[in-house]
Amino acid sequence: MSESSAPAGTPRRLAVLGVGVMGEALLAGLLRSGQPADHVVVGDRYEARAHQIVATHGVRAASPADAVVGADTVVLAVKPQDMSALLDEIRDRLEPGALVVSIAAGIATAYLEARLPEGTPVARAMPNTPALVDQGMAAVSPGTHCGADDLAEATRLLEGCGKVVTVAEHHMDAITAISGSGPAYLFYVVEAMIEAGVLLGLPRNTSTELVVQTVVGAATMLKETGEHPTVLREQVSSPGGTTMAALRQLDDHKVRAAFLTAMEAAAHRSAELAQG
Ligand SMILES: NC(=O)C1=CN([C@@H]2O[C@H](COP(=O)(O)OP(=O)(O)OC[C@H]3O[C@@H](n4cnc5c(N)ncnc54)[C@H](O)[C@@H]3O)[C@@H](O)[C@H]2O)C=CC1
Ligand SMILES: O=C(O)[C@@H]1CCC=N1
Repeated sequence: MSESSAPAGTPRRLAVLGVGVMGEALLAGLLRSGQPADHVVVGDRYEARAHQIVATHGVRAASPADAVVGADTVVLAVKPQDMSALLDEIRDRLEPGALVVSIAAGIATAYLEARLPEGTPVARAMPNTPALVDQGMAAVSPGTHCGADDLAEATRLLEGCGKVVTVAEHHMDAITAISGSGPAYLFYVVEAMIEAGVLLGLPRNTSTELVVQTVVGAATMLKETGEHPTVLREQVSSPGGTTMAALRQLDDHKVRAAFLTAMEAAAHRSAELAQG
């Protein structure tokens, strides 16, 4: 357990630095799962944003350098490009042994450890935006000084809004490409299907309703039946029918290959972000 940890049973004091889309999603999930608002301080470069978060969630706001004072756990939720400046701001103000959890794409635990006091427990996490509706999928990797209790705390943070897996850090670029960026690919497919409905003459709102419920239904089948997607796809594909006519076009247009190339590009970009 970190030196700065609260005694057992006492809520941990938390600082969330960078309260944009993901910082707020994690914060909201934690509050919903019982983290007391009076044990949370947020810090954001844009004061107006910090004040908006205070008004919405009832937490306190401070500059990042002040927010980390007294914090047992510090969540870093700024863009990778802003990480170096943020670490400079907080390095000398962190409590000894405070756990630092970064959710920034591409930023390795070694990068964080090199810029924080020697021995700081660090965890790297990759959540995704469905955390906003408690359906997040996150992965977490411990750094060099992150003990079992620290990892359990990082996991607790992320479990507030969805599922969490622990992974070796060398998988993080792939995970960023799959589940981190994944919701965007699915929204892109949904957009394309809605457009197709409009092309076929459906009113836009009808097309949207049909596509959204079809995606929800298909996702629920995947989760609840536990069947492989190939089996579920085959159930829809009647011999000589409409579905096969469409799937043949997707194969002819190399859509499967495009998905593989796209996710390779995302993983490469995650690795590039590590270079700064
Ligand atoms: N949006 C997504 O789907 C996901 C994002 N991430 C990661 O989460 C991190 C944040 O992403 P978003 O929330 O989408 O970005 P965002 O742009 O919505 O939020 C970032 C926030 O950080 C603040 N900020 C910038 N520099 C700061 C500093 N020095 N001190 C304090 N606050 C500062 C900005 O004012 C902004 O409010 C990124 O590193 C990204 O890689 C991870 C998983 C999914
Ligand atoms: O696009 C990005 O870089 C971030 C990381 C994963 C999802 N959004």
